[in-house]
Parts: sequence; C-alpha cells; structure tokens
Amino acid sequence: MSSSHMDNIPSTPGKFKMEKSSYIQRCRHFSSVAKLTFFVFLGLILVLFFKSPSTSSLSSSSSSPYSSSSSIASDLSRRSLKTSSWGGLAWEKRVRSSARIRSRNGFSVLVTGAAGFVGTHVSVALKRRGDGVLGLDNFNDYYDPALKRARQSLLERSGIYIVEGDINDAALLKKLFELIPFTHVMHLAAQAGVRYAMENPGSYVHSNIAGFVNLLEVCKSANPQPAIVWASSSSVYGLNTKVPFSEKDRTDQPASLYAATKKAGEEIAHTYNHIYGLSLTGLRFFTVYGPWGRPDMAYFFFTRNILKGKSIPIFEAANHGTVARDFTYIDDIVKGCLGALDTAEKSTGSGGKKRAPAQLRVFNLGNTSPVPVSDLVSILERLLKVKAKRLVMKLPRNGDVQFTHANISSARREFGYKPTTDLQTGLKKFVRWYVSYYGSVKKSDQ
Ligand SMILES: O=C(O)[C@H]1O[C@H](OP(=O)(O)OP(=O)(O)OC[C@H]2O[C@@H](n3ccc(=O)[nH]c3=O)[C@H](O)[C@@H]2O)[C@H](O)[C@@H](O)[C@H]1O
Repeated sequence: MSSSHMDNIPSTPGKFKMEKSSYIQRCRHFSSVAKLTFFVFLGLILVLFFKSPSTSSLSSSSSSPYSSSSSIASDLSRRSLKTSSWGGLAWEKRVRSSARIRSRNGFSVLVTGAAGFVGTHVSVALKRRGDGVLGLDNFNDYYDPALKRARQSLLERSGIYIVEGDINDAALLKKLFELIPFTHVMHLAAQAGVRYAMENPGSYVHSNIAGFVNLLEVCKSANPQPAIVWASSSSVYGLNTKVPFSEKDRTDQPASLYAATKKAGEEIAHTYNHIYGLSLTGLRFFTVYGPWGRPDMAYFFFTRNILKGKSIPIFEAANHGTVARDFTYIDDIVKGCLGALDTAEKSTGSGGKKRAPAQLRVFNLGNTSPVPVSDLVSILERLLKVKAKRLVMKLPRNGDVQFTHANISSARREFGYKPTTDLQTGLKKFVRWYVSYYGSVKKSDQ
C-alpha cells in the first residue's frame, strides 16, 4: 500500500528528490536527534501536502459502485498519471504498426478511451476499412476492468494496440504525436455516468475537463494538427423541455455535474477552435447501448439483476410520470462517428498558431424514438424469459432528467446519419452477447 502511495506522487519525483537532498544537507547543521526527528516529520507532512490536490479533488466516497474496489487508495491509483511503462524500440514499433494506414486516403486515428464501450466498436470499424488506429486508455476501475481487458484482446486480434495511459499525461501524448502524424483524434475517453458524479465529482473534472484540455494542448501544438471528433452527451440538454432536442436548443441548465463537464467541453472546444484553428466536432450521444456495453448502465445491470432474481429500481417522475430515453444502438452510433470523422475538415493551425478559421460542429446522435424505461424492462423480460422484480420508485434527484429525444436532422444532412436499429432488435443482440460473454448467466457474478 505505502509503495503505491509513493508511486502516485504525480509528476513530482524529481522535485521530491531535490527536497530530500537539500534536506540531507540541512541535517548536517543539526546535530541533535530531536531536530532530525523534527525535520523527518516535517518532510512527511510536506509530502502529504504535495499529494493533497489530487487527493482532495476526489470525494471521500470515491470508489465506484460498479467496480469491486472500495478504497480511496484504489481510486487514487486509477486516477494516477502514472503510465505503465512506455517507450523503447519495441513499444514504438507496436505503436507504428497499429497506426499504419492500410488503405488509399485512409486516416491515422488516435482513439482515446479505446478499451471503452464506444471506443472499442469505433476502433474496430476504422481498422476494418483500412485506417490506422492507435488506442489509448487508462483502464480505470470505474467498472469491471476485466471487461476492458477483454475488449483490449478483441482489438489486439484486429491488430490494434492500446497504449496504457491517461489523457492527462502530456509527455505520453507528445511522444505519440512525435511518432505518428495523426490526421484525426477520436476522443472518447471520459468519466461517464450521470449519477456517479455525486459520489466522485473529482473524477469528472480530472477526465472530462483537465484531460480534455491536456489533449487539446498537445493537439494544437502538433504538426500537422489533427481534426478532433469527441464525445459530448445528450445530458447537456438538462432541464430543457422543448422536444425533440435540437442542437439549437439551450444547454445552459445541466442537471448533473457529468452534464456540466460535457457542456464545459463544448465551450472549451470553442476556445481551442477560435484561438488555434483546431477542427472540432462534438457528438451528443443519446444513451448508447449494445454488446460489450457499460455495466453501470441501466439496460446492462437490469439484465444482470433480472437473471439473478434481484429486484430492479425503475424510476418514475412525479404523478407517475414516464421516464424515457432515446436509446441508441451502438452500430448506429459507430456510423455516426465515422460520418463525423469523414466530414471533418482539416485543422488550420500550425506551430500552435491559427492560420485561418476552422470547422466547429456539434451533432445529436440519437435514435429519434424515446422509449419508457418500463418498456425497456418489458422487452428484457421477454428476451430473457424471466419476470423482473420491479421496484418502482421516484426519480431521485441525483442528476437524472425525465426524458431525452434527439432531433437528428443536422447529422443526417451533414453525413447521412440514419439510425436503423429499434430497441427490441438492439436489446436482442445485447442479450445474445451478454449470455455468450458471461457464459452460464445464472453463474455470472460480475
Ligand atoms: O445520453 C447520455 O449522454 C448519457 O446516457 C447514459 O445516461 P442515462 O441515460 O442516464 O443512462 P442509464 O444510466 O442507463 O439510465 C437509463 C434510464 O434508466 C433509468 N434508471 C436508471 C437506473 C436505475 O436504477 N433505474 C432507472 O430507472 C434512468 O432514469 C434512465 O431513464 C450514460 O450512462 C451517460 O454516460 C451518458 O452518456
């Protein structure tokens, strides 16, 4: 445990050593054991002090309910900038090989969050059509990292290498851009989940704001600057009541910190586009589901709990009001991501300077047909052939909105986005995957 604490002192080991050596020199002037003890004690306090910003940015109940970990120390280590060893000729060879373009006019794409749900699917699709793909992921334990490792194996089989590191690690990002002149960045690394933001607000700031800024800083200085497509969220519509949600609607009333950090991302994108000429496209995903999905999402843990005979909490709004989502199937989202990449114009800056105005876009990627959560449960019951133990409860005030509904005309116009999978069809594919992945579902204990 203590060695991992030492490992976690972010980017300060050199500084720490310097303090230690000057401390030793100063010790020579103090002969008494009492003074020595005092300085050792002071040193310890200083070390704790320098560690405190990263510590205090995380709430005390920071472990994820979706992971097996329950200690703050574990959370600190997963948020650490420490990157598992990178560098060296063999590593560079893997990076280059993964990013090698194999089709005429193909892209070379850095996919952040490549071991995540959407990241895995997008990476495979890009590779399949001949683009060079390099993944980046910090493999944090917000939810079961074994699932992320399984996705990694899947990508490995397609020839995609995932560099293990955090988007806050500027040295690593710079190195990757030194090795590969990425034409595009598909930025999907984020702290997801609406309700978890109340438990661990710091993780949202770390990944969705600080990490995004760090990535943009590296992109703006890269030569050539890549075009960036990144994951925003339907949650930015917050308390907006006008339906369906259009990109022109107001997004200044977020209902969760998650939504607020995604909205902040959109404003940050504006800034980097304005100052540095970075081409930026934000995609507002609407409750994406499907095979290899996220275990923290309702459709996923409802499935698990129904199969285990456990009750599932189904939220309803005031006066028995329906809670509904514009659930969007992963394959439709992948098409939207590729469409956005294909229509992204080049960034216009170089050497960290803007040369001309650059493209700045935001698109809804939804399904355009909201489904009540209770209907989602009915579909799962039919597919699983098990009756759910429904526990209907009031929509908690923890960031959830009552409904979402996407207007997708903008994405349709720009790149022909047209979702084709209804919830019944998509959930059927999800359930088939779930059963094959977890084997005998009765035994599954994720
Ligand atoms: O579109 C987005 O941008 C976001 O989509 C997703 O958020 P949500 O739409 O909230 O999905 P999800 O948690 O699966 O809840 C689904 C429904 O089940 C209801 N719900 C949930 C939990 C529960 O115990 N009971 C319940 O009824 C709940 O009220 C809701 O109506 C992503 O997680 C998020 O990262 C972000 O990408």
